[in-house]
Amino acid sequence: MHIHNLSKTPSILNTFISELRDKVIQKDSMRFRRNIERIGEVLGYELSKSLHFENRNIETPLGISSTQLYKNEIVLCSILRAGVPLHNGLLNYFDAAENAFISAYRHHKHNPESFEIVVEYLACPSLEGKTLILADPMLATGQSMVATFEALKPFGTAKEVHLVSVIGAQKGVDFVSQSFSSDTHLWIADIDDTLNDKGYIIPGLGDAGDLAFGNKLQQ
Ligand SMILES: O=P(O)(O)OC[C@H]1O[C@H](OP(=O)(O)OP(=O)(O)O)[C@H](O)[C@@H]1O
Ligand SMILES: O=c1cc[nH]c(=O)[nH]1
Ligand SMILES: [Mg+2]
Repeated sequence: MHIHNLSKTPSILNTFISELRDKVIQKDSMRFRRNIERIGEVLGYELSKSLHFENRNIETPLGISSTQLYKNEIVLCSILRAGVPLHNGLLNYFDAAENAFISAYRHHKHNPESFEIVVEYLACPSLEGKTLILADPMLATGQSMVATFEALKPFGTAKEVHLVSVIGAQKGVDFVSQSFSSDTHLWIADIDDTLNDKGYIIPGLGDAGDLAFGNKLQQ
């Protein structure tokens, strides 16, 4: 897997990430969602450099401008709920993309430490020969990414796969590296060292879905 950890090069992205992490600033849910969206825009811009380009002539009112435009057919898929603001950020840039949504949540069957990933809702166009961008802001154990990719398989084989995430735990990054093919790209804003026994990223930022959209009752 090609891992692009954008925090390795300090940039304005660090400002957005630190606001997501900051326990006071993150309480402003509108700013929290907007920061995830802004990070989606930055990650989308970086990802765009790896797309395939072709020469195109654009007619201006005064002449012809020759340029290179990407030719990939993009399907943007995000994992509900926390994926929604990241999806919006990516879609701001890849505005011609087709869209897919999939739900994945942790179901704690026996105790808070053990869970399985339940995939329920899935709406997806054909993926055959297309460029799939699979987005989820948190890559903790990596199980949601792997389970959703598995659930997308009946929709066709994408030619290229890009995973987009905001904060990952090293363990989850290692898990997706082993589970996806070696030509998959991971675009991630930062990677933390630790995962606690409840599967939360440490230091991380807390629960991204709750911070973006409010607490939910456990079912
Ligand atoms: O890498 P994993 O260990 O699978 O964990 C990551 C998942 O956990 C979070 O979702 P959550 O279950 O909290 O659902 P939510 O988006 O509805 O809050 C997050 O948005 C990812 O989907
Ligand atoms: O740290 C984590 C792990 C999973 N999901 C989150 O929202 N945060
Ligand atoms: Mg959550």
